[in-house]
Amino acid sequence: MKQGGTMDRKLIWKERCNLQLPAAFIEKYQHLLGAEAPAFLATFDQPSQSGFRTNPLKNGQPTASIAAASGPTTHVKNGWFGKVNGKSLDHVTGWVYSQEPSAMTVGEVVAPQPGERVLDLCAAPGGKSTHLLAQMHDAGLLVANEIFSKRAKILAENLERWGAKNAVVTNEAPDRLAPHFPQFFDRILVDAPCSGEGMFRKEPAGIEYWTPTYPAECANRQKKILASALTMLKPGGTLVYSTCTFAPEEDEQVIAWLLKEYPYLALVPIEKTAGMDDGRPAWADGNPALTKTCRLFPHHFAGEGHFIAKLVDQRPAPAPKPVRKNKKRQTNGALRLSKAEFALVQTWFAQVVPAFELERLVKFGDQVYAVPTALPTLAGLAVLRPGLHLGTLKKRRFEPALALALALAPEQVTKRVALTLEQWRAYVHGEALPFEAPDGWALVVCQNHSCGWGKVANRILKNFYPKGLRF
Ligand SMILES: C[S@@+](CC[C@H](N)C(=O)[O-])C[C@H]1O[C@@H](n2cnc3c(N)ncnc32)[C@H](O)[C@@H]1O
Repeated sequence: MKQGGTMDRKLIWKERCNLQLPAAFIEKYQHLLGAEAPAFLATFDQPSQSGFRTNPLKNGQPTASIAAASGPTTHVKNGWFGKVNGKSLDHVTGWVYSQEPSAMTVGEVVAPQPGERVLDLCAAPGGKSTHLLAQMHDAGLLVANEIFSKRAKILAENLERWGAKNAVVTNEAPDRLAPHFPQFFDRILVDAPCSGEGMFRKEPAGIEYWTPTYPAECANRQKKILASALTMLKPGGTLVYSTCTFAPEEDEQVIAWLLKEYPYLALVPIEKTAGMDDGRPAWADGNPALTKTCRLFPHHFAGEGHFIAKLVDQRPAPAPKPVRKNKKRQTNGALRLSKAEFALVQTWFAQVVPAFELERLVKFGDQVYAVPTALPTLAGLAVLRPGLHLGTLKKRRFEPALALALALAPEQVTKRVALTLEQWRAYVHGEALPFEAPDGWALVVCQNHSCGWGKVANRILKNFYPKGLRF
């Protein structure tokens, strides 16, 4: 399909606005919503909402994206209505993350604090993970897990762009992850795989999977995921469950089940802003506490369909355990660097990023990472990212990673080269650029955005932007 032509835009509009909803779906919501049903069903003929969040972990505001936005969201601090260009400087350097306005509400409800241990159990592609990390000021530990390896890779890339330092990406089924983190996390988000009814406008392909029994099948899977999640929650901890479906089987009914199966859990009221609905007890077992959950309906709220519940584990929190100095734990199943390897890394940092604290370094093959303090051993788990990727050990030299560049503010780096937007486009395309600068490694910067690494030699900036990401 051609990009941007009038014909093509009309086509997309038609596809979006003439969604063929299954008759059983329409009947179900006519029955559940009664007088509200026409307004609800009419939203499927309206365009979906787009939004993005800005990244408070970066060293400035993404002014170009904000200038193109249609306005700020009132329910999320760094949220905006509008679309982000996936090839823009703001997006490629992680100064913004595309996320529709309802999905942003989930991170606000989780509200993690700096220093906490947080698990995002169904995390790809990373919308909620990036939001959680921003709220934590990237301090503490975020474990972002995804069951499918391709999606886990995208999650790792998105966290890398976001500039994450204290985020770990694992690629496990929840029941395989659980034994590694018994009663470990202060907060857990289960943004569950669901029937996706709330996303039909945005992703109409999802309609094809829908059958009248599909929500109940999804609910069975959601209950299994929640059972694993709860073994990882600290007594006193907080669990947030969210879906992007309207189906009561996957929303209120799953929460009613949780409250019966785990009597030590209690619902926490979600603070609602204009357009947010209470959960509907009558769609489950009638428990009035279910009004504390939150429903986002597109006929009331400027966003796609979502459901959110926040629960607290009411058992007394255990006394904090003293941190034990245990060398084995610190290495997290990876190898420690030899003295010679550490010296290589140290020499490079002393020259280029002198204030960087070189602590808890490990290597996976020839790749060097700085792992978060609070991380227990990851031995036996599929790990895509055990922490901040610092770079690669080469023969007698160290080569810095893109992730490191994206986690640094320009002023932290001794040598920088400032590119124009046009030069940046050539850089991300993989070109070497003529450049008047002292020889050696330099952080590539454009409009104060850290973009990657280059090495100047004989007035040429050699390009170290990863080949697989060039465009
Ligand atoms: C709603 S999406 C998560 C979106 C993500 N939290 C975000 O904000 O970008 C649900 C995720 O659950 C994953 N998933 C599918 N089946 C699963 C299962 N049985 N256990 C755990 N996760 C599963 C999907 O691959 C998907 O990435």
